[in-house]
Amino acid sequence: MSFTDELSTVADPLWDAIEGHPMVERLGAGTLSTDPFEYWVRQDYVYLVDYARVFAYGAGTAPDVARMGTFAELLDSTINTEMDLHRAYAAEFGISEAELEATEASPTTRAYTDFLVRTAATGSFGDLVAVLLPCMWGFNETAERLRERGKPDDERYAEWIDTYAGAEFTELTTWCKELMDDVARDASDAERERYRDLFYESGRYEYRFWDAAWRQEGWEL
Ligand SMILES: Cc1ncc(CN)c(N)n1
Repeated sequence: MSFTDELSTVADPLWDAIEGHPMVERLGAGTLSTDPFEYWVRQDYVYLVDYARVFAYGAGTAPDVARMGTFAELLDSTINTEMDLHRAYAAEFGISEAELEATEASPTTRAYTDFLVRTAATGSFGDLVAVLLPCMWGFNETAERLRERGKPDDERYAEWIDTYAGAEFTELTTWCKELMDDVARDASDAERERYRDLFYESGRYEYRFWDAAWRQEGWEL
């Protein structure tokens, strides 16, 4: 059994919880109101800036040139392709790129991105892959599950599903799973245990990120 097969026992309850969250349920059904979605677009943009930094760390610490190259491509595609989707959504809401970038990170966004960047900066290459994997696997799995239910009429939400269940994002998820398996193959039991813990922590933040958007979480003070 591969390491990512083993991780499925940790991952599946997370993906089930995300699929059943009211924000995700409504996005899939096309009944999500604009406010939580606009909040999600803003916060996810801020998230993606730091997510791209994790790829930069990955390019810096990758053990071989091929993987350095892939991390560099991922940095480029996050900033120039994935974030284009958010810029297009924002334009529909009348929000400029500068306003998007100036969005204050919510407590959950701040905690999640700090966790990702801290792990990337201070952990091993395997630790970095372990915290990155739920970001790709979770979105891909969620979008695939929503697509199976049938595409929503609302164009914005249909596009979200098409992007994250699409061939490009699915390939990326497969690549990241294979990378995790490669890294885990040469790891000690203690390292694999740590990868599992880091994966779970990152996955829990994935759930919280949806929940924060649903609650439109802000700072009290
Ligand atoms: C919170 C979150 N997690 C993952 C992804 C997919 N890159 C995202 N856009 N946002």
